[in-house]
Amino acid sequence: MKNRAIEQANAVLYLLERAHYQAYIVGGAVRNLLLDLPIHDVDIATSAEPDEVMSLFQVTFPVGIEHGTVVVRYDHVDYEVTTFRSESEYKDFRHPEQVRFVTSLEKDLARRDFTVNAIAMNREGTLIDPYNGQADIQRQVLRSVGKASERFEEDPLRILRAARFVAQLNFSPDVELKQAMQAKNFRIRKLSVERIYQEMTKLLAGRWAAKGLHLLMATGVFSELPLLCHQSPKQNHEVVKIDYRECSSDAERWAAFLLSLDIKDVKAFLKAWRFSRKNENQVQFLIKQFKVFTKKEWDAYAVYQVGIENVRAIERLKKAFHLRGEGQKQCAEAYNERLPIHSRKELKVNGNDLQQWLGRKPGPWIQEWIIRIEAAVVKGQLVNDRVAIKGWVESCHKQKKKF
Ligand SMILES: Nc1ccn([C@@H]2O[C@H](COP(=O)(O)OP(=O)(O)OP(=O)(O)O)[C@@H](O)[C@H]2O)c(=O)n1
Repeated sequence: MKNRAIEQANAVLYLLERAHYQAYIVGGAVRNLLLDLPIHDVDIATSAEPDEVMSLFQVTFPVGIEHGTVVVRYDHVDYEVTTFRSESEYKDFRHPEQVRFVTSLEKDLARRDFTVNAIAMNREGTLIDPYNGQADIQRQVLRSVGKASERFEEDPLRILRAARFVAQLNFSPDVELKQAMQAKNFRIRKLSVERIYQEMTKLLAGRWAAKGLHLLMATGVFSELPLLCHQSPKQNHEVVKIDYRECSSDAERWAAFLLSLDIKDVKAFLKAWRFSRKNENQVQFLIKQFKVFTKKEWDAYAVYQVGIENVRAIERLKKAFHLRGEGQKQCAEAYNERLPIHSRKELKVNGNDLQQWLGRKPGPWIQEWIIRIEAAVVKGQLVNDRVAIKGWVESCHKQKKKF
């Protein structure tokens, strides 16, 4: 199995081994390699302790040294290198309270969440798989390492991670895992909103998002999510009907999610879930425009005002809701192509011109005139040409024309 990211990481394993430490590639990289999925980052587990790792490599960052993790930058790539550890208690469910370094890889693998994430690979490509993760990959089954309820007690984020892996990998949870999700669903109240948001964002981006959401509902986890406990089960069920694959950004997926739940106070939801200001604005904008343009058709001015990128996003959202066909999108694209201007900056006149022509002092009236001119140009009632616009402005002014 040749893979460039793994080959590059093997150079780091080699340097650790040369210094007489054990070193393995672990976690998501091995899982994705076996599933033939893209590898984003490679995590390494080693018998070397953090200070030993730091002395071996030139560029290191002690990002999680208290948990035994050092980021090693090697050949322009960053690796999380973590000392073999076993942990039991998770303080505030964010980080393990008692990190104990251990000498064996097997003990390190025993602390991991799911069997598919508990496979290690050495530099020769030999897999160390004490929990039969490969067999679970074959069967497409998500199973915990050891007792699921204990794994969830240690870190309730794993409850959401389970649904996220179902959404990303199209796996099914085994009976014990599903039962433990149900039994421990209330534990997710202890998680920080930021962690929940991150995990749910990954879930919604999964190819089988609806399957992951379905699992959250079937196990009662969904209504434990922040601000979702008062939703009616019928309304909740709408979220699984959405085809999130039609969406092409996190903002679109979140907009689809919130629209399907018919959340009344979207702003309060976005604030409580700690969306960044940028994402908050984008999601709110999409929700607002989606509601308008499922009732109204596109015209040139609407396309101009919303912007073609957002028009496309709204049309994707409509598809996610199984609404209307390609027609509306094609109309909007045609309007966009014919638009005489695509932004106010392209107008051939500005505020100074208006002041001169009308002999007036600056004030809010300038903005009002610019909007009128812009609308007339976009709607094709006026040519974007200084002389034409001047004539139009003067004649409107003379007639004291109200707009
Ligand atoms: N709550 C958690 C988080 C992580 N892990 C272990 O740490 C590894 C790395 O975690 P992380 O990078 O968060 O996730 P990945 O499984 O690598 O998946 P992805 O990178 O796709 O998020 C996991 O594979 C798993 O073995 C765990 O046991 N419990």
